[in-house]
Amino acid sequence: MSRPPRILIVEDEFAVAMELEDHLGALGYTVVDHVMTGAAAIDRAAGADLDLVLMDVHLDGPMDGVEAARTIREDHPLPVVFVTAYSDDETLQRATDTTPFGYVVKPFNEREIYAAVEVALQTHALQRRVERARDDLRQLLNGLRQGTALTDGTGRLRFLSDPAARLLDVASEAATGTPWADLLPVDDEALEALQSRMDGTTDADGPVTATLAHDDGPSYRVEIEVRDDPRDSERHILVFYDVTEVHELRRMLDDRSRFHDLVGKSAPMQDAYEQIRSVAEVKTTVLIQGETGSGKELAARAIHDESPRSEGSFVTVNCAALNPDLAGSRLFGHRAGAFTGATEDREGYFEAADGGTLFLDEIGDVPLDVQRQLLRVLEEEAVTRLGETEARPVDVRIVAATHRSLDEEVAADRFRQDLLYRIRIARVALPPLRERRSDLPLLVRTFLREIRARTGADVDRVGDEALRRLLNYDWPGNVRELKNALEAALIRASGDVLRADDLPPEIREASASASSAPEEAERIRAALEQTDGNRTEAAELLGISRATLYRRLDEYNIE
Ligand SMILES: Nc1ncnc2c1ncn2[C@@H]1O[C@H](COP(=O)(O)OP(=O)(O)OP(=O)(O)O)[C@@H](O)[C@H]1O
Repeated sequence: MSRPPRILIVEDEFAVAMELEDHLGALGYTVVDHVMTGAAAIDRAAGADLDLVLMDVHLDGPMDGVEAARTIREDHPLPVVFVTAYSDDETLQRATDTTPFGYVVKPFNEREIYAAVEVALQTHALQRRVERARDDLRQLLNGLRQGTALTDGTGRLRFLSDPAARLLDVASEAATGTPWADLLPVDDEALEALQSRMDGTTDADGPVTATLAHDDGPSYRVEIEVRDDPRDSERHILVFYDVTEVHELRRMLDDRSRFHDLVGKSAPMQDAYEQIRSVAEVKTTVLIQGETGSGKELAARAIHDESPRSEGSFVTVNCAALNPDLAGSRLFGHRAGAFTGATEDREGYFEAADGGTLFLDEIGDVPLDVQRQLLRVLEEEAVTRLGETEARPVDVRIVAATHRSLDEEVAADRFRQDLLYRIRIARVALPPLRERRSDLPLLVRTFLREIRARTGADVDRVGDEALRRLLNYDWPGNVRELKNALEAALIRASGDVLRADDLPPEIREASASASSAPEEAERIRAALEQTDGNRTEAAELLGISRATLYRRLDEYNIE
């Protein structure tokens, strides 16, 4: 059997306290103590294992019973029953404001005391059960990955789970009572879609996809589901699914957005991928042309990796860094004693790449006499080490690259025409970054993720103004320059967002030069990429009106 309920009596008249104690004892309750002042009652409530307080409304001393009950209730979930003879209206009102569990009016009889104490104990037990259930529910909702918000019939928030508060970047408590639409930093389209689901003015009932864009914090990609509260269709439950990561991965996995290690989904890059695919199949020598930093080495690797010889080795030679006197020996190898310093036999890069691919970077910088030997090796598919007479057959696929115009080099007698024809059988042209600015948001996201993983930096996105500057700049050093600029900017940045002020000065100060139509079209594509196709946000990012954006989309035939 459970123990009898334990009661504290707070009564400054000793005789009344005794009378109460007798009644309570006769009814089977345990009177734990009897105190005479509010202060003593507060003390006692803190220490004892109590189930109920019977409190005289009028107590002698600085604190009356109403005040003492209010203080006790603030700190302890204890039911308080007031004992009163006569109370003026004001005292009665104050007592009622403390939401007491009952009154016993003097002079009392046992049945009344019994009824008041039992009702208070049962009500309290019931309240505790409800609170516990609500607590369990809250815990459950807080433990879920998705966020939950509950609105009342007027569209104000009644509840916000912790995950929802994190996504909305607000404190749950502070958000309660706020109209739901004021809390969601989403665009008008998303707001309208949510509102129409709540009003039932649309047949659509799938989740609304939106970006929660916070000025000073990370943005989240979310799917928001609107459900009617089953108890009252005027109230709604909003369920937030954070799909930021999935969204990013989907974007990354978009098979058109990268090719091997090359990143970019613009039309010029799609052309380049196609060229790489078609030359990879055959053993033909390929010349990759592109400005410095435009990804020529990555393209050479992609050709190798796509080719049937991908299992073989990929050897890179930076011809510009070859010592002119040693270039022949490095490329073709030498025999011990072939020249001063050649102390032992050594294979050259051609032999090292046997069965694989030899990437001759900056081929325009190969000295003329070595060019002659190179041509012979390419024609005969065999190398003769310096100091030897016997040629060794090699099965090497040559990929060459240059940022120079080899035609100009030929005209200036610095490059052999026959070698040019030999290496230019197939070509891959890599576009400069300024001609494919639509790839900037994707490249920026990719590099930020890489840098963050490597350095643990906090920055996870680029602010609008910073992106505008990146889109304005001409990028003479192409993707390499972009990568370096972001590295440098991240050192300066603080917080999650990279700002225009963090960028190197030449980029920060770049203004949109009078640009050609294709360049402008690329900037618009970049803005749409960044905003996931949201035209209102894209126009804002570009600093133009929506109407102008629509006109340009039409003009440039952008979907
Ligand atoms: N399309 C791209 N996607 C991802 N990274 C790129 C891309 N293009 C270039 N990079 C990066 O930029 C840097 C320079 O690339 P790479 O060395 O391939 O350029 P390059 O054209 O060979 O330069 P150079 O002419 O100066 O030798 C590298 O860090 C590379 O990873």
